[in-house]
Amino acid sequence: MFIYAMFQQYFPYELRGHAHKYTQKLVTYFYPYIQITFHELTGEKLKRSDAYFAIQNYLADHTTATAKRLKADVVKGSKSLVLTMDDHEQVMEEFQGIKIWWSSNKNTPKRPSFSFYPKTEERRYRDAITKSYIDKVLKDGKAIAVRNRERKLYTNNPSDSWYEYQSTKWSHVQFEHPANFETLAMAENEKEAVKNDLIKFSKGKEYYTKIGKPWKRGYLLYGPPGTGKSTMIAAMANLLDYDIYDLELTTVKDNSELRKLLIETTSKSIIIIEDIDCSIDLTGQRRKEKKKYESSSQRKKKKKAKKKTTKKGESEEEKEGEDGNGDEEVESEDETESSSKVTLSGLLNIIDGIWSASGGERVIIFTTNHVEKLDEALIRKGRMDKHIELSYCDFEGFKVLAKNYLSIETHPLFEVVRGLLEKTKVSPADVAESLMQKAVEEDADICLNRLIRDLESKSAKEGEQSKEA
Ligand SMILES: Nc1ncnc2c1ncn2[C@@H]1O[C@H](COP(=O)(O)OP(=O)(O)OP(=O)(O)O)[C@@H](O)[C@H]1O
Repeated sequence: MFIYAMFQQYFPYELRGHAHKYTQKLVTYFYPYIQITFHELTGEKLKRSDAYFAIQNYLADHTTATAKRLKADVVKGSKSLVLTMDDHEQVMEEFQGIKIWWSSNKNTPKRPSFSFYPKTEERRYRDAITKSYIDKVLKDGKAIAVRNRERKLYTNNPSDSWYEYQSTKWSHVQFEHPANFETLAMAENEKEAVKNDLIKFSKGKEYYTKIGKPWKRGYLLYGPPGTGKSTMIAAMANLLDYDIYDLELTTVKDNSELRKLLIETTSKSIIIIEDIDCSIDLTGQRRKEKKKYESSSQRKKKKKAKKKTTKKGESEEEKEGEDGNGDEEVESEDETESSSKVTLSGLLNIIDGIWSASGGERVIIFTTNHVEKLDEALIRKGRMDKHIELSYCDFEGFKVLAKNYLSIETHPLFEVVRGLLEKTKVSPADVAESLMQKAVEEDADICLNRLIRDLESKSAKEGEQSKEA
């Protein structure tokens, strides 16, 4: 790949109107130009390097023909979004008064690269291309790649179906969830705060480098079922243009498998562990509860089985009883109970360790319906940077849903709904279900009346329950 930089002063723009043959002749023999190779431009020899792909994206975006083929390639299902320029295909543009002419040739052109330009002047132009111009091209090229790429939703496969010779740890489908922050029923100021936090994070590469911290951010989304935790994650992925890795911890056998899975995740991704409290026996508290309810015969049986295994297991078990509630305890306890379990400390070490080393931007999200069950070590600030509560539907949330589902912003029945929402705990999912048009002839009146009926019956039930209590 070559880039020819021609100087505006000597090669007026109008000349481009001339026949191609003639122009080429002029360029070659009479006009000062410099020829820069890919290596000089990017400092890289490897053709299929990141810089190479960024340049290809940039050029693809600048030629309709290439862009068309790029599209065709994507439609055909090719994995690569990048298409190399054809031999002799050219892209021209102007940068700081320098006419730049990209061309792709398999072989180095036979004609020599020479210029009649004074050496110092030539250096100045060459510097403009190899510094400012290429920086812009690489930056734009990377942004174009992000814009064009097909986003993916990954789920982890059980390790029995992993094969060494190919990447089979994750399966993916195209991620096409339509959720966005505008259609999310949540207090406006909270939505803005989450959006700003995400945007600040995604633009924070230099900041994270400066403060010496890995470029990652952890969110804990908590709230009752149907309050929009999954919807918010989809909205986050759409806002950032990230892939999603939906990590099902219950199928991960141990910490080492978890490590292998997480190492394969790519940059610009959101890793989700949903219902963290149910996915795995993570908290010291819960484990103690479990022990309390074990019958004495069950405990004896377990002890016998452990004695048969190793001496090490036995001593760990004894230590367990004396110890406090720290991470260490959690791991050793898990390991003695079963050697094929992901532990809390394992999970935390991987989050802190691997990602710190891998450099790319990553968001990790835990969701739970029971925040009170989670271990302090998991949710402390620094690990989970932001805790976001998604709650029952209030009037503000209802208005968003009414706009989404019925395309209305006001209605005489809104005040009735407001009154009912103030005394009833109902999830946005339930409100959405009542508001959804079930038949073509259903209008806003019908749907709002159905919601009112549903809210009244829910409120009556809650009243009865509290009387009984
Ligand atoms: N806050 C919300 N804004 C808009 N729609 C919502 C909201 N909450 C729920 N919904 C609607 O309800 C459906 C279910 O919500 P969602 O799966 O996001 O809830 P969740 O909190 O993740 O539930 P769970 O804890 O059961 O997984 C969504 O598909 C969406 O249509």
